Amino acid sequence: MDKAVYSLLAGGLIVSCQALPEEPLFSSYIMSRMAYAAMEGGAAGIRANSISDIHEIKNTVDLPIIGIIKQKYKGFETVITPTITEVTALVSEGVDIIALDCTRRLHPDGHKLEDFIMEIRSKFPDQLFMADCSVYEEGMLAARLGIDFIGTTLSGYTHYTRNAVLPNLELIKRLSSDSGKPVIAEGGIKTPEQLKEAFKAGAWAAVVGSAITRPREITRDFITGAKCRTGGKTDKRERQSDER
Ligand SMILES: CC(=O)N[C@H](C=O)[C@@H](O)[C@H](O)[C@H](O)COP(=O)(O)O
Repeated sequence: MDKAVYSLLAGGLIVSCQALPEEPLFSSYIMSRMAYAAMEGGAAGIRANSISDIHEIKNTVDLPIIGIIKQKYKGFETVITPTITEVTALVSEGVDIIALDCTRRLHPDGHKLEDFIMEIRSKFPDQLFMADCSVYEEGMLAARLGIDFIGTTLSGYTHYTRNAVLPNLELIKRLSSDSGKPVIAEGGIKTPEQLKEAFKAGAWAAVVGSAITRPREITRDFITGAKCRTGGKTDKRERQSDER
């Protein structure tokens, strides 16, 4: 795997271009145009979900990609690249960095996190990995086990971090000073000022998603922030199909 990715991403903004099936922009084509817009705006890299989106994005922009597969398994909370199946699919597609859930929550294949990391490290020794963590201890463990990048992605999203204030600058700061790995600040960065704060806290690079690529959430933030009234919600496409 091309280690030039380190110099391409260091100090840069990585734009997360993701839309799940239940989101209005769910479309690999739209995500590829989001990535193109991000590239034109100066993004250093792209974070993307699913083989289909990643494939389309790779055909559109030539930027390092952090790839994930969000996959739910019944009865388990871990969703981001939770098993060897998703890791293998991402390796086959080819992404610069694979991000995966490195929280202490149980992984669906029954593996403890330590075993899962050891398995992927030995199966794919040249692949770069990013640990999506929610607390300091998870980041430190992932670093010790040889994960290449430590991310704060899941702070606020595990049951034991529900009350975290995002972006979690304290977590970014502690992991940056103690883990010995490049820390990627991710989660809840909404403004350029917060991005600046994340870098000041020691982040090596940072991911911004919703504030750039989720217009539904951006619209809501404007309306809530300004306390203005909301408009009517008629989905014309639904009305048209009803009329047919
Ligand atoms: C928790 C989770 O599933 N996070 C996902 C991780 O890939 C994405 O939905 C986020 O958009 C991404 O982490 C960037 O964060 P934010 O959108 O807050 O800038």
